[in-house]
Amino acid sequence: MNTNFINGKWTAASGSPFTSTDPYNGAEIWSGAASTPAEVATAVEAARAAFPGWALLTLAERAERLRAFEALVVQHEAQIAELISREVGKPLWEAKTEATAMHKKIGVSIQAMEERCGERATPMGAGQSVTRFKPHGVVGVFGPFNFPAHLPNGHIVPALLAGNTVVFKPSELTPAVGQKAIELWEASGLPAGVINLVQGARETGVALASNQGLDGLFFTGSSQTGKLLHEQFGGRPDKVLALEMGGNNPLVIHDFEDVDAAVYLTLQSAYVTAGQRCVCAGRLILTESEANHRFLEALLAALPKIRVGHYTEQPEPFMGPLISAQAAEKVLAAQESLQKLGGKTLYPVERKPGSAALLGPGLIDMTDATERPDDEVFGPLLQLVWVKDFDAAIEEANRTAYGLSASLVSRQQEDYDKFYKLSRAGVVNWNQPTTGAASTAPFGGVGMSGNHNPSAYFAADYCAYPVASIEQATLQVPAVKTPGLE
Ligand SMILES: NC(=O)C1=CN([C@@H]2O[C@H](COP(=O)(O)OP(=O)(O)OC[C@H]3O[C@@H](n4cnc5c(N)ncnc54)[C@H](O)[C@@H]3O)[C@@H](O)[C@H]2O)C=CC1
Ligand SMILES: O=C(O)CCC(=O)N[C@@H](CCC(=O)O)C(=O)O
Repeated sequence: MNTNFINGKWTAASGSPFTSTDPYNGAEIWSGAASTPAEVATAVEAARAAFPGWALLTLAERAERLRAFEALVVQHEAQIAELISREVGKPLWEAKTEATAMHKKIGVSIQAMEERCGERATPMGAGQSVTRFKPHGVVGVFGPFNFPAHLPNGHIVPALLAGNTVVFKPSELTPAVGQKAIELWEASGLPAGVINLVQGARETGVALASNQGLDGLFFTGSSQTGKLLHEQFGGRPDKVLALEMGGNNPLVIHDFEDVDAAVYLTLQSAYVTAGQRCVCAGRLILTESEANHRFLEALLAALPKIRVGHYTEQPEPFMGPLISAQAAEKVLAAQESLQKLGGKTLYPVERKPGSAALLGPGLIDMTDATERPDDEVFGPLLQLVWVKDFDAAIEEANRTAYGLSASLVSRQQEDYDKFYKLSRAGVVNWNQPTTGAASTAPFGGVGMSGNHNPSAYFAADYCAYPVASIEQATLQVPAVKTPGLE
């Protein structure tokens, strides 16, 4: 099977063979081979050759070509959603929202590019000072497995719009969704070399990230990999690096009227996508109150009712399997090590019948544990901490090296004002889940969650750089000359 897309042509990759499978039942979804370092280099060269032609187009001309892609995504929305469900395991209702986000990204990115990177001119002497934005050149895009369509697309669309050319490497766990996206780009009629696809795992990633022909790298994935890339890009001020990484996100429940609403928000924060979102709440912080003890009872009553299963089941599940049986094993191992630290299991994460990758939701009380490790557990395990008051809740929320999302449940505006100001995170919400960020806002984190280059609406900022020009159509001697030059 031809799985490299380089310079507008599908060619065979000659690295190690690999496959992707339905995480629930192991059915094969995609089979191909990893791109070799030489093939990665050819892809970067193709992107370089295509760059001048693409960069010379106007923003409106590039936008028109992206609109053709948008129309194709709309046309294939149901097919894309089903492929996401098959390859990632997420329920169809959720995969549909991802496919929708993919085509909505076009309009939002055009608006963001116009607004954040629009041309500005001010008179200056006989001429004018003008600010415009230019593309970096050739950029690499790495995607994560959990949003294999929407999140790489969140780098690719603004990058192309700004005039960059792209080499994309999807997660090795989701090559089929990556390939589908590229097939649609091909069908949209993009010029050859403007977007290129290479497939593979770490080795292909290393080859792409270390290719000296790249002007930038836009990465969404784990903090471990992001940190490696940051080290690799150290001492390279000539290259732009945007890192969207993991989180260990706090949800603080302080004060509410409707206990069911507080429970619903918690389920959406901690367990959506089986806990495999960078913005999922990993920590539930409860201030001491009678209401919060009632909330906990209601939460514990809700957990057994969460439906888990294969995406084809009816009624639809809320949670599908994790991405693999190994990923499920890691969550169970994390639960066991938290128990060894003194965590009290209130509701255990357990394997469910039907699939080794299928887990139910879990809740563990870490209040009296000897240690609370600051690790991202990428699965449906929520860690509870009781604190004495609201100030202690904020302190506990900030007890992390990550800084992606944080959410507060409270009726009081002044609580939120304080929480907002003191929370160290790139997404801070009030009476809303930690998940479900808007494409019309910046999306990124601080600390180990990001390198101050947020994506979504602000992706425009890392896709182009501002250029200052002082311009005058005709050359003339100034009306007032500099002393000494009369
Ligand atoms: N902040 C954000 O916007 C988001 C962050 N994430 C984070 O992503 C993680 C889950 O995604 P994964 O796919 O497991 O992440 P990952 O870090 O394992 O992989 C991400 C990408 O990097 C590549 N890669 C891995 N090692 C590499 C290396 N040494 N050099 C170059 N490339 C390499 C992978 O093949 C993949 O394409 C979680 O930690 C999650 O929190 C996920 C979605 C959104
Ligand atoms: O990039 C955007 O357009 C908005 C960000 C977004 O969609 N975030 C999602 C998923 C990210 C993740 O956690 O993997 C969210 O906030 O739920």
